[in-house]
Amino acid sequence: MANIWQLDAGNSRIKLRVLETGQVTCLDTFNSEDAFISYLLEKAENIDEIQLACVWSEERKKKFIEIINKECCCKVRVAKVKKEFAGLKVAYRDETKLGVDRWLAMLASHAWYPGEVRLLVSLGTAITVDVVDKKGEHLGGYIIPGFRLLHESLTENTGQVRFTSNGLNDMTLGQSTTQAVNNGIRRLVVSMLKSLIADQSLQIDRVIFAGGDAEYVKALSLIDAEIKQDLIFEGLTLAFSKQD
Ligand SMILES: Nc1ncnc2c1ncn2[C@@H]1O[C@H](COP(=O)(O)OP(=O)(O)O)[C@@H](O)[C@H]1O
Ligand SMILES: CC(C)(COP(=O)(O)O)[C@@H](O)C(=O)NCCC(=O)O
Repeated sequence: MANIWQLDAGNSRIKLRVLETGQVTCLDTFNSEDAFISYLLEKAENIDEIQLACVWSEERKKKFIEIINKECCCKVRVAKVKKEFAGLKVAYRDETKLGVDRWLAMLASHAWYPGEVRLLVSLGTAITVDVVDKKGEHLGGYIIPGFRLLHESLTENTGQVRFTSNGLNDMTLGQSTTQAVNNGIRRLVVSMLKSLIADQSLQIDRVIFAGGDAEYVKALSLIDAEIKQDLIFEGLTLAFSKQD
């Protein structure tokens, strides 16, 4: 069976999962295309297929694929959102506008937990939430800036809000700028998640976290969520087991 490289190209980092004869043999993270390409060059001859989930601009994605094609003669398959696929129906009228990372995560969750209302929370560069109902209908979601962007937006747009990030789990009223910013941002994110979980019109059965800040937010909020960092990779496997 084939040696497959699955890539989740997010706005901060590229995540890699390698499947050899269907078994996961490597998980890695790269901070840039260059770092990934250097790694690829060492291993290129052993790869049969690359499966890509990418939320970059079309131009950046095209360049990345061109480099991969130059360095590696394997097949490159790029995941694309489908309005209805494997029992999952996307809420967006124009499904091409939905992030493929969100779609793949929903696809995996639908295969794992059919018949449950799921709240999927990706805590990456952006924080995305998506709700999928028991029948596989995507009800919609939210996109807000992630922790790093929330901090940066204050630094970049104010003259006096100067602070350092701290990884504490304090959400009490701040008594310094650093506390006010850090505790406020934590409270903002946690409040949004708790309000969704408490929303009686949704009747959420299961909460799933993923992304770079997943562990942090789980510890901070004590929300009963499971962390599934392989959602997008599993989504790729499902998408390409049925899609061309
Ligand atoms: N080692 C790390 N490198 C980069 N970001 C990290 C790291 N650890 C935690 N983070 C947090 O995770 C976020 C990126 O998460 P990630 O899931 O990789 O994002 P994306 O899928 O958008 O590339 C950052 O904004 C930051 O808040
Ligand atoms: C919202 C996102 C930026 C999240 O990406 P990430 O933070 O994981 O890098 C990505 O899913 C995206 O570009 N979505 C397109 C817009 C949409 O989903 O409506």
